[in-house]
Amino acid sequence: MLECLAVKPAQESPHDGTIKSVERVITDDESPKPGFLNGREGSAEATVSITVVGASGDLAKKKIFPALFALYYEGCLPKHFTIYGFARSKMTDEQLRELISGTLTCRIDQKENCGDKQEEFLKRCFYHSGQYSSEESFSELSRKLHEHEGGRVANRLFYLSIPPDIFVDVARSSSSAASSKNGWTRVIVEKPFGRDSESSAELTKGLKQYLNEDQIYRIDHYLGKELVENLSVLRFSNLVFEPLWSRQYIRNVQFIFSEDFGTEGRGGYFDNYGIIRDIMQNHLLQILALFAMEPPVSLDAEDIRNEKVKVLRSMRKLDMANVVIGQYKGHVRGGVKYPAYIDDKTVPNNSNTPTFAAAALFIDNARWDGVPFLMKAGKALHKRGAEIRVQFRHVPGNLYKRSFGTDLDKATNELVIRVQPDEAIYLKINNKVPGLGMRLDRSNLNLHYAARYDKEIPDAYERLILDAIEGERRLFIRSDELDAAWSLFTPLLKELEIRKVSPELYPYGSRGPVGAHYLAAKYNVRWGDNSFEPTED
Ligand SMILES: NC(=O)C1=CN([C@@H]2O[C@H](COP(=O)(O)OP(=O)(O)OC[C@H]3O[C@@H](n4cnc5c(N)ncnc54)[C@H](OP(=O)(O)O)[C@@H]3O)[C@@H](O)[C@H]2O)C=CC1
Ligand SMILES: O=C1O[C@H](COP(=O)(O)O)[C@@H](O)[C@H](O)[C@H]1O
Repeated sequence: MLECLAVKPAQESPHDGTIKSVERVITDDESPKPGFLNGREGSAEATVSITVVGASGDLAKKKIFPALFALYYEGCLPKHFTIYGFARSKMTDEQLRELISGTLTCRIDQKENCGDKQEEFLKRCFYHSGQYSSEESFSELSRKLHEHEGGRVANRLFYLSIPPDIFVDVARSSSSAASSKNGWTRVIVEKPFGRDSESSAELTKGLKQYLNEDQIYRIDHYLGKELVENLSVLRFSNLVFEPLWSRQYIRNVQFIFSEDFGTEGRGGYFDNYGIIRDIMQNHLLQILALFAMEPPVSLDAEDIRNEKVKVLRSMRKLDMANVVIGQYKGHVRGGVKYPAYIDDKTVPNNSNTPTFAAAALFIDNARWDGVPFLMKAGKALHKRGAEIRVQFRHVPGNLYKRSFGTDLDKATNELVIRVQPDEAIYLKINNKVPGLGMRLDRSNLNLHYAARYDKEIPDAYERLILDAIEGERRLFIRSDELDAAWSLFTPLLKELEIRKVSPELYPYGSRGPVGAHYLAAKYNVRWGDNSFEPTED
C-alpha cells in the first residue's frame, strides 16, 4: 500500500488559493484543517476536483490518468474527488473513459479488485470540451465541477498538459472563470518553462498576472523519482556520507541520462529545444542542486529550495570549451535499420539540434571548489538509464597500492545511485578475495531495491500529483530556481545557435560521441557508466 502521508503536514502561505482576479472567500488557513487522509490537508468533507487540461494528449494518456488511478487504487485520493478531462477535441464522458481505460494498471502486489477499482475510478472521470482561451468554456466547466462538489469546500487542481504557448491563456481563463470560491486553486505547469532566460521570464510574468507563485506548481518529474527523493535521506540521515560530501573526499560527480530510443513521434517539439533544454537544464541540474546543496534548516519546501537556489547561483559560467554536443545518425545493426535524427519527418534535414550533450560544470563555493560535476544526456544510445556517480579520491598512502597495479583510479571508491531502471544504490569498495593469499578485488555493497523491498516503486507523477493536492511544494520548481537554471544555460545555448555549431554525429545505439570522453579526460575523469553494473541481490 502506498503511504500517502507527505513529509510533513502541508502549511499553506496565507496567499495560496488567492486568485488575483477573483475575490476569495476562504483561504487555506481559514478552511477546516483535519485531513481527508490520515490527518492531511482539508476538511474530511472537502472535495478535490482535478482537471487535466489537454486530456486528449499523449502525456495525459501515458502518465497523468494512470497516476491518478494509481493514487485512487492505493487509497490516496480524498473521499470526494472528481476528475475532468478538458480539451478541444469533441468527446463524451464515455469516450474519455474508453481512451484512458487501456492505460490503467494495478500494482502487482494488489491485483485483486483491479477491475472493480478501475470501473469505480472511471465513473468519477468526466470530459468537457472547450477552447483554451475561452472564459465561457471554463465557466461551463466550473458549473459542472460545482455540481459534483455538492456544496462542500471545493479545492481545484488544474494540470496543464498542453503545449507551452497556451499556458498563459489557460491560466487566464481558468483562474478568472473556474477558480474555487471557497477552497484552494492550484495549477500544475508542465515543462518546458520557456527556452531561455527571456522567454522563461515572460512565461513567469504571464502566469503571475493570474496566479500567485504559491499556486503555481512547476513540475520536473525527475524530482518525483524515488531515488532522487532518497538523495537527501541518504545524505542527511546517515553519518557515513555527509562528512565525505565535499571537495575533500570527492573527486568528481557524474549525472548521466541515456535513452535507447530516439525522438520517435516528438521530433517536432524536440527540434525547437534539443537535449540541453530537454534534460540538462531541468532534470539533471535539479538533481545536481539537490546533491550539492548545504543542509537545509528543515525539510520545509522553502528551506530546501533556498539551498538549491544558492547552489545554482554559485555555478561558474558554462564555457563552450566545457561542452560537447552530438546528434544521432542512421545505423544498420543485425540487419535492422535504425533511423537518423534528421530522418524524422518533423525535423528539418539540416537540423543542428543536439540529441546528445556532455558538460563539465563547477560550483564555485567552499564545499565544491574545483570538483568537476559532469553531465551527460543523450537519446538513441546503447541503453536506457539515469544515474548519479560519485567518484571518491585516492586513499592517501594506500598500504595496498601494490595490489592495484598502476591505475589507482580503478581502486577508488565509487558510490552509484541508479535512479532507473532497476533502482539501486551501491558502493564500489576494495575487498580481499577470500583465501590464503592477499589478492584484492572490486566488489559492491549493493542495495538493490527489487531484492530489498517487495513494493513496486510509484511512478514520479503519482508522488507529484499527490504533493500538489497536499500543497507540498518541496519537489516543484520555484521561479527564482528557474531563473538561476536558465541564467546558467542561456549564454551557452545562444552561442551554440549563433555559431551554428555542428554536433558530432554518433550512430544510433552507440555510446555517443567520442568527444565526451575527451571532455572528461580533460579533468582526469573517466565516465563510470562503462563499467561492471551489478544487479545481483
Ligand atoms: N509527452 C511527453 O512524454 C511529455 C510531455 N511534456 C509536456 O507536457 C505537455 C503536454 O505534452 P503532450 O501530451 O505530449 O502534448 P500534445 O501535443 O499531445 O498536446 C496535448 C493536447 O493539447 C492540445 N494541443 C496540441 N497542440 C495544440 C496547439 N497548437 N494549440 C492548442 N492546443 C493544442 C491537443 O488537444 P485538443 O486538440 O483536443 O485540444 C492535445 O491533445 C507539453 O507541455 C509537453 O512539453 C513533458 C514531458 C514529457
Ligand atoms: O522530460 C522528459 O523526460 C523523458 C524521460 O523521462 P523518463 O521518466 O522516462 O526517464 C524524455 O524522454 C523526454 O524527452 C523529456 O521531455
